[in-house]
This record gives sequence, structure tokens and C-alpha cells, in this order.
Amino acid sequence: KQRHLSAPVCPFRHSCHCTKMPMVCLTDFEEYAKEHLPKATWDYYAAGADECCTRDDNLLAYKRIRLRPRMLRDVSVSDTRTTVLGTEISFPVGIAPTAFHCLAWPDGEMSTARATEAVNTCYITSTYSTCSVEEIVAAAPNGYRWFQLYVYRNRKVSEQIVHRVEALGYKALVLTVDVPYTGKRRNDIRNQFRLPPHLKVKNFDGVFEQENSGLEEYGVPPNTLDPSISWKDIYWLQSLTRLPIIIKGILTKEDAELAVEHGVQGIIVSNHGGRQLDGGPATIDALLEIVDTVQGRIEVYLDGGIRTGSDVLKALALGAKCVFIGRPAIWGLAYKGEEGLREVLQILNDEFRLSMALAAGCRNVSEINRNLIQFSKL
Ligand SMILES: Cc1cc2nc3c(=O)[nH]c(=O)nc-3n(C[C@H](O)[C@H](O)[C@H](O)COP(=O)(O)O)c2cc1C
Ligand SMILES: CCCCCCC(=O)C(=O)O
Repeated sequence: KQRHLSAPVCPFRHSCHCTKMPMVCLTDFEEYAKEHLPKATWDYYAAGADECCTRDDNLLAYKRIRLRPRMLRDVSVSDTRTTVLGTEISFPVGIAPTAFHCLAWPDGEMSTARATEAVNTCYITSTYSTCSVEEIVAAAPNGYRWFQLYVYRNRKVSEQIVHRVEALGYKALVLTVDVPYTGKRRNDIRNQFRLPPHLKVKNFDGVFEQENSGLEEYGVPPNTLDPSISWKDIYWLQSLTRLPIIIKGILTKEDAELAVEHGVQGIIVSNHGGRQLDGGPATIDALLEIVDTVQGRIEVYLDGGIRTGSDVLKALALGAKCVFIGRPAIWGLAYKGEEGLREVLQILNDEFRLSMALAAGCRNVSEINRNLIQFSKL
């Protein structure tokens, strides 16, 4: 095969045979990442729980939705800007929290931070980052960031990280509620997935050393997360911080109502990219009942399966204020670090702008609404 002139530098120094340049859509980045990442790393990023039904349905569900395009609405000028928690971002797509970016690109989360700062969108930093929150903020001091939090059996560990990120200027806490235990990811078990010795969960360097012994799972000792976490812990978290709290992992109207009643500022409709419960709904299928229950009292966001600009449009039409991408951001990093992620976001922005104009006749994000969806086909 002939190597294309614009082929990127392979971070793993493979002799690449990348004939599919330029990158045209997000799945081009997926193919690149699959070809270039070590198998156990690829398997970890791609994993879904058990038979991966929910992971796959996150994508398939978008293909079942049809749009009702409107015409003759002067789309010569379009504006993709929106706000989240009152802050303006360049388009309604942010970065979902995903672990271990240094497995994809040498300076990992620092590249993610630079790319999102450059594009002016929201980066939700994972607790399980391979750069520390201090390194991430130093890499992109003006970036707009939220911090994703897990609750540990040792509550002091959670308390300390909350205070650290608040002092560093993170603008919200995203409490992930769908991991009382880690889902069963078959290939991770087969591969005995472990972080390589040169990488760590940098935010907790040394923290768990005396806590626990046993074979490390996803970078920390086993059984560190607190499976007894419940709704009353929202009040505990509120007592620790002045930051807005967003609950990530809501999939039903009942839990959406409880979230509102507990005074949080937002919900992310998420099934963890299908990596936790297999058999739960695709997130886009769960969105409507949640939006109808919340009735605008707090912001509702969504992640899972967003791969094209028209997926973004469909999620917004069904009531999401903003969506977040998980795996596609990692594929961008694996391709070319900061530049690769910027390319992923640019492609998604271009596609979203085009969908707004072609399918929706929308000139700005506030014109996107439910009338665009063909409900008879759902
Ligand atoms: C490799 C990987 C690591 C993840 N790590 C975290 C994490 O540390 N915290 C978290 O709340 N969610 C985590 N998630 C879930 C994502 O935040 C998000 O819900 C999911 O990736 C969205 O689906 P998508 O990958 O189809 O965009 C992870 C997902 C993947 C694929
Ligand atoms: C002990 C929980 C580890 C989770 C690792 C990061 C994550 O959320 C994932 O889906 O992977």
C-alpha cells in the first residue's frame, strides 16, 4: 500500500499504511485508532458490558430516527453557539469523561485540554486521568472544564479531590452514578487489562497505598468505590462544595425527578457508553421521558453513540441542551493528539452546521425543536 502524503506521524512508531486520508468522518478516526493502538488498549476503549447490546444500540438508535426537513428558510448564515450552565461554548458538543488518555497519546489529557480550549467547548475531566488535574489546568489555563467524580469508600479521598478541583477553577462536578461496581467487560478480563508501569491514575498518586491490597483494577486497588452511595449523598456532596452538581448516568423519569428534587443543576442521560449495564436503553431512546419530566427545571445533557452531526441535531431536537462524545475523542487523540481531537471536533461541527441547514432549516441552535422529528417512525 502507498503511504499518503498527509499521513500523520504514528505516536507508536508503527510503519503506518494509512491510505484513507484525509479524514472525512469520525469512523475514519476509529479505524485509524483500531489499526494503531495496541490490542489491549483498543479493546479497553471499545469495550461494552457483557454482549455489548446497549453499547451497539446507542448508535443504532440514531439510525431509526427520521427527520422532517423544512425548506426555504434562508440558511445563508448559521450560528452553532450555545450555553451550558450559563457559559457560552462554540457548539453543543463537549467531551465526556473518559479514563487514561495517555494510553492513546503520550501527553494524554493535556492534549485534550488544549484541543477543547482551542475549540471553546466543555471538557469533563475523568477522575481516572493519567495527567493530574494540576497538569491539565496548566496545559490549557483558559479552558472551560467540569470534573467527573466517583465516590470512594474512603470519603476523605473524594473530599480532597473536590476541594482540589474547586480551587483549580473547575466549573462543575459531574457525579457518575452508574458504577457501584464495574461492568463486566469480557475482553478486559481476557487481556488482563492493566495500566502499563509508566502510567498512573495521577490524581491519586500514593493515595490508596495503605488502603488496600490486591491486584490493581483500572489503575487503583480493587473495591475502592463505594457501592453504598445513595441519594442522601447528594446532600453530602452539596455540603462540601459550592460548585454546581450534575448527575451522570440517569436513564429514567423517576430518577430524573429525584435529581431535580435533590437540587442538582443538571443531568447527563448516559449509560456509560454501554460499559455498565447491558440491556438498558440506548440513551437517545431514554431522553424524551426525562426531558418531559424535567420540564426545563434543570439542564439535560446526553452522551452515548454520537458519531455524526445529524446525531447531534436529533439529540437537541429531542431536548438535550448539549451532547458529549466519549470514544471519538480518544480516536482523535490516537490519531494526532491535540490536532487529532481538534479535527474530530471540527468535522462534527461542520456536519452539525450542515444538518441544521439541510434537514432543519435552522439558523441557530434555539430554532432546533421537536417538530424536526418524525415521531410516527419511532
Ligand atoms: C474508555 C472509556 C473510559 C471511560 N471512563 C469514564 C470515566 O472515567 N468516568 C465516567 O464517568 N465515564 C467514563 N466513561 C463513559 C463516558 O463518559 C461516556 O458515558 C461514554 O463514553 C459515551 O459514549 P460514546 O463513547 O459512545 O460517546 C468511559 C467511556 C469509555 C469508552
Ligand atoms: C473502578 C472503576 C474504574 C472505571 C474506569 C474508568 C471507566 O469509567 C471506564 O468505563 O472504563
